[in-house]
Amino acid sequence: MSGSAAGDTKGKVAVLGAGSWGTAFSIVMADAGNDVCIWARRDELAHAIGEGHENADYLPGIELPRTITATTDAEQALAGADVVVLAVPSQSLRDNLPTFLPYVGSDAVFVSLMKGVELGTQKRMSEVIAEVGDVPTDRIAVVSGPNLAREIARREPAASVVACADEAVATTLQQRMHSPAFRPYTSVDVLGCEFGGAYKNVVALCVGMAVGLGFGDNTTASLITRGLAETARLAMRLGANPLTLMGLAGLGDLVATCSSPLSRNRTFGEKLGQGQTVEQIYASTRQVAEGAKSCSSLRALAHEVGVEVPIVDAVDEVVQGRLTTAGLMEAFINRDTKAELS
Ligand SMILES: NC(=O)C1=CN([C@@H]2O[C@H](COP(=O)(O)OP(=O)(O)OC[C@H]3O[C@@H](n4cnc5c(N)ncnc54)[C@H](O)[C@@H]3O)[C@@H](O)[C@H]2O)C=CC1
Ligand SMILES: O=C(CO)COP(=O)(O)O
Repeated sequence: MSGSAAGDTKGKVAVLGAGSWGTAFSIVMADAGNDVCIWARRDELAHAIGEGHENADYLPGIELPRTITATTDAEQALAGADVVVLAVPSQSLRDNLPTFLPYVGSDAVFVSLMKGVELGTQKRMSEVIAEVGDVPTDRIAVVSGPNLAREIARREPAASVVACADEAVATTLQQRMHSPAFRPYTSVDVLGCEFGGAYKNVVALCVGMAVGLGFGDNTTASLITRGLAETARLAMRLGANPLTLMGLAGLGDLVATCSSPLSRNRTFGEKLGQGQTVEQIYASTRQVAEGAKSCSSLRALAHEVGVEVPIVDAVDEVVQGRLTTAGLMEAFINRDTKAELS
């Protein structure tokens, strides 16, 4: 993977997944001086991105840089790419990888943008890439932080974290993605970043439920704070650096997602709080709310390692239809009392 030289093309990046974040992150990479090719599933979307320079399905009204091309052909998207960005829904990654892997260069670095944990295996996305692709960890990075796609696409200033077990790889990627509006920090705590990203989606679902029920800022701040405590408890048990959870990929993303009406997870929760069913919500949107699936995998993982996760437990119960949103709030208040820092 090549680094940067000011003014030069930095190299080719393949972005696999043409949804909101895949497209917004393509803008970041193009603005930073990379040639970007997006892989989309549908011809009409690839054409709209490559020829019309707009992804009206996911980011309507945003004009895309001319250096972004698009295709439905994985071989074409990946030819010559030294950075391979994965931006499909987490639960579809395992099924999608075999389409891509034959065309990935042997030195290319994978960058996961995905914020979910696989159902059934409880694996993080970097673990799925390592397992299915037989890829060493020094070729797998994750990007995670307070990065709502629409704001990034509008080039509103934001920071993020690029994490890789190999710090030199993280630093090279940092140079590849540093753009006028996007400031990446490096980290070697891949696990902490991935947990921060997946967990905040579940907390945002819970906060959305509170908003949908008509509750205000005291309730949401209480849920955000206890959500962060819960995230840190589980992630630290699994080996994360606690400071990662206090950083951009933890607290930063948690605050952005739980506060923003742009968040699909918060919106999903809000609709549940207003009385819609999970089925009605799925039928009303094409976009992914990762927390609605990851609540079950995070719950299973927490139970495997014996960590108490009341918010994840309760959100999963609501999503499975076994608890009402009002019941969730009641359960939250009526849990056994304890010390805050226990
Ligand atoms: N949208 C955002 O603001 C951010 C999203 N993320 C994460 O990025 C990942 C991708 O999310 P978005 O781009 O936002 O989702 P999206 O819902 O906007 O788009 C998902 C994309 O994946 C495609 N897709 C759906 N099912 C598929 C399947 N079975 N196989 C292959 N492709 C499929 C869709 O056609 C679409 O192009 C998620 O893990 C999300 O949590 C991370 C940071 C910000
Ligand atoms: O991850 C995100 C912001 O960092 C986007 O959150 P949603 O998937 O809830 O929209």
